[in-house]
Amino acid sequence: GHHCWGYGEENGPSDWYKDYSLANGDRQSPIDIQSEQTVYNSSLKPIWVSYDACTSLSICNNGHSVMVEYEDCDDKTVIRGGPLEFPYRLKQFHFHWGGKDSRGSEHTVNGKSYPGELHLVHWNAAKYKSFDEAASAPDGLAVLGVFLETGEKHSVLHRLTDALYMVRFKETKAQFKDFNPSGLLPDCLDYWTYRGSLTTPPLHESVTWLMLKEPLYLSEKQMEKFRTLFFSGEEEGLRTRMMDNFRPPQPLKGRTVEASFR
Ligand SMILES: CCc1cc2c(cc1OS(N)(=O)=O)CC[C@@H]1[C@@H]2CC[C@]2(C)[C@@H](O)CC[C@@H]12
Ligand SMILES: [Zn+2]
Repeated sequence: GHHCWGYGEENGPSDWYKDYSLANGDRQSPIDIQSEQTVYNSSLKPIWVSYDACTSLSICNNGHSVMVEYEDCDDKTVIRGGPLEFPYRLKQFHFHWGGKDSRGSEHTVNGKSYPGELHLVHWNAAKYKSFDEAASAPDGLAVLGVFLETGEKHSVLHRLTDALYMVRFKETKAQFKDFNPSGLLPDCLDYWTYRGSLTTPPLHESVTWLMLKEPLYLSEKQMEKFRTLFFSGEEEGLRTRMMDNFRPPQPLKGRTVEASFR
């Protein structure tokens, strides 16, 4: 529309319904995961991550988040298993974070917010011809979500946080090769899964969410580096720092959240 959606006072999550009617849909994300209400499903398979042959291309600031994009022309970088009937191809990963550690994640657990959340985005190339086509199909996307928690410095993530200075402003992009995101995953791949949506407009209800129970730990200094990014472009006068780029939890509307673990 004339004014783009964002996370500010005038264009934030509570306004998105005006331009995007799916905002009040039946399978919106994120959600609050109430662990006592989740259903253990013993037939859920483990998540199988095959990222070893991945080809990362670039890191970019798209004005809403910082994203690393992958070559997705074949099935060399996929996740399989879990509730998924097909392999899903890695397309990109990006983050959501807060202005301080008490907030920043999109999903919450028993009402608890984490300082941030990593989304590893995959698409169903077995059924759909392109990411864009898959992004509006009910079984088109699978997002592996990992909470960020402050603690020890994360050595694999350090290469990314050290590259953020290259993409401080909206629409900036830099080369970012040979980054294998499996190094960002915790040892334990226990997960919750439910059917949901994109967490930003156009809010397509096309995502099978796989939220890991175990967080990724990073240092406060690494967290602070995310907060040095800007929503705005270099040419814009008003420089608004990129933070609090998260949508709050949405109504469950009768959905069941399944757990891969007891
Ligand atoms: C799931 C990751 C993802 C994909 C997309 C968005 C946002 C996303 O992050 S999130 N937090 O996982 O939901 C917003 C822009 C969307 C894009 C999916 C593809 C499009 C819908 C394009 O067709 C046009 C706008 C695009
Ligand atoms: Zn996201």
